[in-house]
Amino acid sequence: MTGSTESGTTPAACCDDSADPAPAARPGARPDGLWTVDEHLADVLAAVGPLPAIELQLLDAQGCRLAEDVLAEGDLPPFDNSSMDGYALRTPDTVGASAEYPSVLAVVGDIAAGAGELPTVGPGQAARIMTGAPLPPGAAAVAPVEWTDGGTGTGRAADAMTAPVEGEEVRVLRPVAEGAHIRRRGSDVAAGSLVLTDGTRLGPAQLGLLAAIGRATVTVRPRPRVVVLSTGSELVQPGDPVGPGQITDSNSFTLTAAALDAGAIAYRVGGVPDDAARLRAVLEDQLGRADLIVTSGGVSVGAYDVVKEVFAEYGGVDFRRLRMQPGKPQGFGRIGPGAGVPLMALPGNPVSAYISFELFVRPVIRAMLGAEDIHRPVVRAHCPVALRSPAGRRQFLRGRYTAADGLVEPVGGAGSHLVGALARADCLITVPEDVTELPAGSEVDVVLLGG
Ligand SMILES: Nc1nc2c(c(=O)[nH]1)N[C@H]1C(S)=C(S)[C@@H](COP(=O)(O)OP(=O)(O)OC[C@H]3O[C@@H](n4cnc5c(N)ncnc54)[C@H](O)[C@@H]3O)O[C@H]1N2
Ligand code: MOO
Repeated sequence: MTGSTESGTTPAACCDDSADPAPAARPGARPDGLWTVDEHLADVLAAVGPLPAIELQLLDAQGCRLAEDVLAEGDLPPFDNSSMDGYALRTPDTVGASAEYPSVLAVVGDIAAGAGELPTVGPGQAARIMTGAPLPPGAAAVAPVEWTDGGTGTGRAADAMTAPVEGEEVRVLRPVAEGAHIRRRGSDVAAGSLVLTDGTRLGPAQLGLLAAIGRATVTVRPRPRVVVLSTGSELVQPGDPVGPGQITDSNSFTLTAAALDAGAIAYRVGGVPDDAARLRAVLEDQLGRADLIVTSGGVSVGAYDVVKEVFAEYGGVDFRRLRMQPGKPQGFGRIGPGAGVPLMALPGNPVSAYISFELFVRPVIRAMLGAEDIHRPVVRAHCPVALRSPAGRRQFLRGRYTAADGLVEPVGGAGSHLVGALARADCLITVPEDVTELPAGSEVDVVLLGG
């Protein structure tokens, strides 16, 4: 694989456009051989769209967007019921009731939540009723147990229901208004009403509502299945011994976690060595379960980069250089039979891989999900430190943003190997292509990474 010559401390010196080859002769190639960030983003987004809708069990649909309008078949609540533990009664029986002169009512039944058979409450009568239990015929209100003596015969306000007693009488200590403590049928959701619209993201409350209206399955845009693989013979897996010249594969973890964070189902495939046959075999294996394949490494100009060679065999994968730093070399296209599976080949340097993911892969995943908010939020902030940036490149420096005072500070240098600083950053500071120096205090665009 290629070795980057960056120092990590001198942003302006790390990307020398003179190293870029002559303009490519293929269709669509830019006169200077470089695409802008916006052109590349537009191209990758043009190649994907929301995945076809499928029907899923509710919990499998968490985080997905609805692909249907959902109507309620029945009412919610499905029947008039009590919002309090207490006594269902007829309100005229409580007119003028007080602690001194309570209304004394005969208790004719005990209604628990889920009760099927209900007593009829006549004049001078009440029924014990629990929260959520159906209102019995004849009753027009519920007195919470605290408004009664709870059937104890003491005449003192009770603080809880006690066990039912044969021949119980209850003393009601104040008047109860018509409809008090009753949750009316259909007052939450009316039968036939539109409860969730196409495109709504299904979080806990929406899934709960679907369950409440009796839906066991729902039609959604599924979460894309993203296969993440790292390439490079120098890679060993975390925990394995690291031999001379070897490094631990961190990209597959960063990118798999980022894919999950973006809303995908992500499968991490560990490092694949620079061996065309092995890479081919892994890709063939993964094609069947992937909606998107994301690779890292092997997209630059190194002598052992089999990635380009193998992707070239599939045809349809374009390798290009972008006017950005880090993340200059990028590949994308489709591989495999039929329409193929979208593939995004990111540079191997860990920071380049992650920033490329945030700028290009995340929006692709979000577009596949059918999300409207496909991009990270961008805010303006003042940077108290002077910045340098290579000419002709949009630079993305790692930073920490303080919303309260609208300030952003760079973290670490510009080197695309600086994973320590990356882990302390919460945003990317953008320096435009035509700017090489920004004085301290300048206002900059800041991409908020979230979490
Ligand atoms: N002569 C040139 N050399 C390089 C150029 C160039 O234009 N001309 N571009 C540089 C830039 S910019 C980048 S970015 C890298 C991209 O190179 P590759 O995509 O081919 O990546 P590799 O060579 O495979 O690796 C680069 C670097 O990253 C480390 N790496 C790779 N995979 C992982 C991983 N899974 N986890 C952690 N670290 C990884 C690898 O060991 C290298 O140090 O090319 C520059 N060179
Ligand atoms: O800086 Mo490279 O452009 O390290 O991705």
